Amino acid sequence: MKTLVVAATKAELTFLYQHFSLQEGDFIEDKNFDVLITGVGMVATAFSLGKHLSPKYNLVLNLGIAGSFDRLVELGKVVNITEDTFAELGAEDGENFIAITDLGFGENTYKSNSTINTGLPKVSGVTVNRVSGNDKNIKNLIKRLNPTTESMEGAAILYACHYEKINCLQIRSISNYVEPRNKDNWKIGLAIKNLNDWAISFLTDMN
Ligand SMILES: O=C(O)c1cccc(C(=O)CC[C@H]2O[C@@H](n3cnc4c(=O)[nH]cnc43)[C@H](O)[C@@H]2O)c1
Repeated sequence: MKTLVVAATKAELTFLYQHFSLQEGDFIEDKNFDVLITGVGMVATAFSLGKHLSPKYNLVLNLGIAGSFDRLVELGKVVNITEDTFAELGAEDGENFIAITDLGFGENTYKSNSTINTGLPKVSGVTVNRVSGNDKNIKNLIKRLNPTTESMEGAAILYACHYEKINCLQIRSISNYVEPRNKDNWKIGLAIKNLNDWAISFLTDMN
């Protein structure tokens, strides 16, 4: 049995590639774990997992950066997102939003089923197609779902693992606050470094 490490971009795993001397490519099979680079967003992630997820894996480790709605979470902090919601799945009804659950078309929230103790704070997140950058939309999201994090892939990975009955961890490092877009405020380098430090130590200890 093996672990599948899943990330949207190779840049988010820069130091992991270096540390384990991984080959180039978007799907790398190594001795103790495989690495899958899916591309950004839910569709790319679902397509890529559809091609590579299989029962030979007993753990999917989703690694990435994320935005935080909570200003008390410092930039660069690594968190364990144990619950994630497809925030846009539903229907607009004037100023209101009807979630897919209320429309009767299934679930929008998926949980991490892993019992592994990561030593990281557990938070809940939302997954979106469009990075939130509008004050009104951000307030509505907080009021409706009270998430800590926002990403563009998380819930899709938990979804696939739920239906394939494979344990899943979603570990992300906070690169920015969810706010009207200002890339100058993002701490991508710090977030990637902290994320990779955690992942290298986790994958080393696991084997
Ligand atoms: O600009 C760069 O140097 C750079 C390097 C590595 C990765 C990126 C990305 O933009 C990765 C996109 C990735 O980030 C997640 N993310 C981060 N913050 C947010 C957010 O506030 N809302 C939604 N998603 C966020 C997302 O999962 C993307 O896959 C850039």
